[in-house]
Amino acid sequence: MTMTLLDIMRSASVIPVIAIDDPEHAVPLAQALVAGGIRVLEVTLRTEHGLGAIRAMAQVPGAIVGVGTLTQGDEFAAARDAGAVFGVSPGLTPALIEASRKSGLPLLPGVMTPSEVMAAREAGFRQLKLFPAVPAGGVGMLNAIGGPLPDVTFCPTGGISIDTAPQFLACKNVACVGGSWLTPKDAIKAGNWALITELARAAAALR
Ligand SMILES: O=C(O)C(=O)C[C@H](O)[C@H](O)COP(=O)(O)O
Repeated sequence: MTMTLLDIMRSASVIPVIAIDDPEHAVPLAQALVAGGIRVLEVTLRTEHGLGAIRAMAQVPGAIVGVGTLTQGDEFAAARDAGAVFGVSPGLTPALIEASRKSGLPLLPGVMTPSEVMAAREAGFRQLKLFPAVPAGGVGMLNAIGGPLPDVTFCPTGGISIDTAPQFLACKNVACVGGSWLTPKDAIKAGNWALITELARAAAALR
């Protein structure tokens, strides 16, 4: 059965935001996160290895792989073909709306103001990423938006840590949070997969 974007968000407490610098790291990193109970993985197109990493990680049993940092329409079909089952963008533009429809890749678009939330709703999006979450106002902002705009569900991302994630997850309109703290660059570089599994376990236990 195909998972909806909301199913995917609800099955994750934390979505790790991943940047792959070395293609060799993709599979062991995904395995380490899944072993710790973190299955929904956002692989960004921030590095040239993004698409290749999606292709490799999508084969890891238990992993639900999405593509992050979508900023251009032509990236959607390529990511879908590589095995991504959802996409995340820091924002939302007409080209991204069109590409999401055409490719069939469900999109979690980024917003940071009430007008952006309303524009995204008008375009048919009910699951949104509050980005950058902490600079945008964090938990206070999410609660304030939930008053007039209660029918949207957020994945706040940007500036969240293991210590602050619980406050976000306690918000009525938050399904999961995103963050890069599960995948520290030095641990990846050192191949310290045990540390990453430990970080994943702690994050998975938040809910
Ligand atoms: O690459 C993207 O598409 C982004 O939207 C940015 C990431 O979501 C944040 O960089 C993660 O935030 P931190 O957990 O504060 O590191």
